[in-house]
Amino acid sequence: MPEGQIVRAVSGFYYVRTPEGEKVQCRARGVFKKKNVTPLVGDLVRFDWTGDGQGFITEVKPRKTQLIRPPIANVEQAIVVSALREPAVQLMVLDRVLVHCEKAGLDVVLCLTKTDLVTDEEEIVRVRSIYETAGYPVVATSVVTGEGIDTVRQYLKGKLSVFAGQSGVGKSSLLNAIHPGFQLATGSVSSKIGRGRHTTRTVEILDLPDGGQVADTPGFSQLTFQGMEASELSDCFPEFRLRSSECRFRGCLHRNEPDCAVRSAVEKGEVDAGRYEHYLQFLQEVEALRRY
Ligand SMILES: Nc1nc2c(ncn2[C@@H]2O[C@H](COP(=O)(O)OP(=O)(O)OP(=O)(O)O)[C@@H](O)[C@H]2O)c(=O)[nH]1
Ligand SMILES: [Zn+2]
Repeated sequence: MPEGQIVRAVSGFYYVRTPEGEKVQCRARGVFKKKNVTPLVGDLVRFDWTGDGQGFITEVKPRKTQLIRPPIANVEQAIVVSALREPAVQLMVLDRVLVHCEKAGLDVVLCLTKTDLVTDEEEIVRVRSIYETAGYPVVATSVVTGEGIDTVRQYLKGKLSVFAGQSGVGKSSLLNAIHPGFQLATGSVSSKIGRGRHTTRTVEILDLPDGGQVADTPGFSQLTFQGMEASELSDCFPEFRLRSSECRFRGCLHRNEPDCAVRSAVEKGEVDAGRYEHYLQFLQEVEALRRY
């Protein structure tokens, strides 16, 4: 039975691309509704031809990952985008996005954009070092000077990625610089609407010329910790995860437990104190959500 990947979904139709590059317009059999499975963009599926470029999806392969908002299956990597200027870096927001990427099980590459607007090189060094120390690859980019664009291109090869980050940080601009063929609208939200950008957003997977794919919609449109456990949260900080087996207590939340390896690393300056502060705030949020 033929197989393929759902690259786009619009009102009950799934566009499935076969390894040979054919695009098949499919519907899903009712059997999925019974099984409570909704096919998602990114899903690898089997289908039956019904002729004339059309078919029926008969099976959805197990997913590697699943994002909820936007709904995409099998994303492997998040390119987390944070501007250095306009808007200024907000480390707490950035850490929040990173936690969500970790929870979804994605590889992360951090892009610090708009370096052309920064005169103080030290700031780039400072932010870069916080996140490299945490264990993330960091790329400084500018679509004006072209800095870092090719490095991001290399990271995108051979994977399905989403771009994540606040509005205006330069996600669409970066994608256009990576592959000018995308021609994504950039600029303020109002000017995007003004230019008649399609208002009903559909998720679509775009192919990169060098291999690799990106979803044309920003990942993680909601950043609450609803449904998260405290222990899960601490595991979403890779530098804590690495050290937690050295804590005296299993399940240590690295708050006031004695002999906590994470706290001791913060004191020694091996774990960034700012990230740790954000963790404590997120932990309070998680606990408050659990209480109600
Ligand atoms: N100077 C400078 N401006 C940039 C750079 N990248 C993006 N911009 C500008 O920043 C603004 C926002 O860029 P977008 O690419 O639309 O940002 P976005 O993250 O896609 O925004 P949303 O679609 O709202 O999520 C635009 O006016 C861009 O021209 C850069 O590297 N340097
Ligand atoms: Zn601990």
